Amino acid sequence: NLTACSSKMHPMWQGPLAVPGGDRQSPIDIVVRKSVLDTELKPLKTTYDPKTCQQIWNNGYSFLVEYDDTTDKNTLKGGPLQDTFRLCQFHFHWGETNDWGSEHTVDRRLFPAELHLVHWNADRYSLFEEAVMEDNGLAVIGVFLKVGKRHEGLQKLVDALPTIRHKDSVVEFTCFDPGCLLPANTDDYWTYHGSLTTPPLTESVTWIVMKQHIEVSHDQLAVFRSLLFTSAEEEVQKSMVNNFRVQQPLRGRTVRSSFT
Ligand SMILES: NS(=O)(=O)c1ccc(NC(=O)NCCCCO)cc1
Ligand SMILES: [Zn+2]
Repeated sequence: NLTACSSKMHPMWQGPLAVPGGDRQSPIDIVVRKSVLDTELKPLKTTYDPKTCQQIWNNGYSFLVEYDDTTDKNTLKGGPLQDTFRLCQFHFHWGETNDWGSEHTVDRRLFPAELHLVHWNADRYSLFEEAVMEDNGLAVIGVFLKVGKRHEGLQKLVDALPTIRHKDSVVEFTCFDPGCLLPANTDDYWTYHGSLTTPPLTESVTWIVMKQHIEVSHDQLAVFRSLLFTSAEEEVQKSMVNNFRVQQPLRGRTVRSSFT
């Protein structure tokens, strides 16, 4: 496996190299031996209702599965969080080969892809758009993907991808339980304060990165790569691959772990 220094990045993903005043940017390399055990960290509590799944769409960066976040049907509590957060969407980042694709790394180890479950603080704000600007506005669960056995729960999502190949295509997508994408063990995680990894790169995210990965098949991941960055009208079609941001400086931040 290549280390995280591989320069094969889609240029747009470098984003602005330095966000003005950005000292808590994401993603980062998680140096395991430098993470600090925090015994106050609680187990994560997730409650998701598959019936609140609404649509899946290609936003030109990734594909998003969006949920109705107007009620407290899909919540994330516990872990490092003081408040109740609501799931608004999940999406992935991946590479053009299985050698790289994740945004976070663990001791420089790259994974072929990474899942992000995006939640906003519904105790303090009334909309995602408000929360995205605030220090403790968002909580994103990161889950690494490894290539191995087929993920049965993922297949329904994989089967929908060819219908949203181009940027801005949307299809109705219902009855999907995002909980099926979490690893068996959600008690072991790293957590740190960071940012969105795509514009607006706002520093409003409590990151919760799972230690245990999930497995998907080579073929399932290949379907991710059949998506396009470009809209149907554009003459030159570009494969949606390498949609990850380069690692950002830690700037003195501490990564806490919920386990030894
Ligand atoms: N990769 S990441 O850090 O998890 C991430 C998550 C959300 C966003 N932005 C986002 O969801 N914007 C959507 C705004 C409309 C809300 O419905 C950007 C990056
Ligand atoms: Zn993401």
